Amino acid sequence: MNRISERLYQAVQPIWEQTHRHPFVTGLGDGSLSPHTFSFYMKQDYLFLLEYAKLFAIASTKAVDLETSARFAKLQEATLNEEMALHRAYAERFGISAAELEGSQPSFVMHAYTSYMLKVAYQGTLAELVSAVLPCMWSYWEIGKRLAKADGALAHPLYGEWVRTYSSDEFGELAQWLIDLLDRLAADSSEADRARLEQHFLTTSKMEYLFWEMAYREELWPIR
Ligand SMILES: Cc1ncc(C[n+]2csc(CCO)c2C)c(N)n1
Repeated sequence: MNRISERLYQAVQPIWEQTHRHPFVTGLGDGSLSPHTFSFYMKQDYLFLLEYAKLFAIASTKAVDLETSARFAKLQEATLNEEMALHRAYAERFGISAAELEGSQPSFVMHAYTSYMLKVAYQGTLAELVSAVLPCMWSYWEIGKRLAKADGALAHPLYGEWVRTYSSDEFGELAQWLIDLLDRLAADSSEADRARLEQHFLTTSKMEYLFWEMAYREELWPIR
């Protein structure tokens, strides 16, 4: 099969390499990241996940077969009740309540990134939706695997859990399922359709980078 994922992976390498070198990401690995900056990230990520979960719901309605539709429905449930619970537990350690998390002021980048994905989800095909949401999963898996190799990263008292979550086999299987799904959905696509999928993938890979940058700078909006 002609795997579009291989083409997408090649296309985003320059962006993903910059992401691996970003001080927020390297700081998670070597423990040098400030806890205040991490808690800023957690608050924005909580808002991000609330929107991201909606993408799974839309994907579930766009899927044709039972297995795919059910898997997306389950993912929505798991994001809201498991992944976000992990954030709530993390936040508690920083003295941030669940209400404070949900009431955080959305940053420009969080807003722009989720709005872009939601637009693609509402207007595009299921393949377009998956191509837009995939960098979120795939790049986290790549980051998790790389950080897991750094000395002491997995055992770090504050950031170890983050590294363990995203380098886990369980998370890898989820990312791989989404990669394989996109390959199947795009198997018979025209070049014009493939180019559109690549454009979404590139755009949200850049948004992922900008999300790290926003968190690192603790920047809500670039203008007041
Ligand atoms: C900015 C940002 N990008 C990616 C992820 C990772 N992520 C988002 S949803 C999801 C799976 C849901 O169960 C995963 C792994 C994140 N947390 N925050």
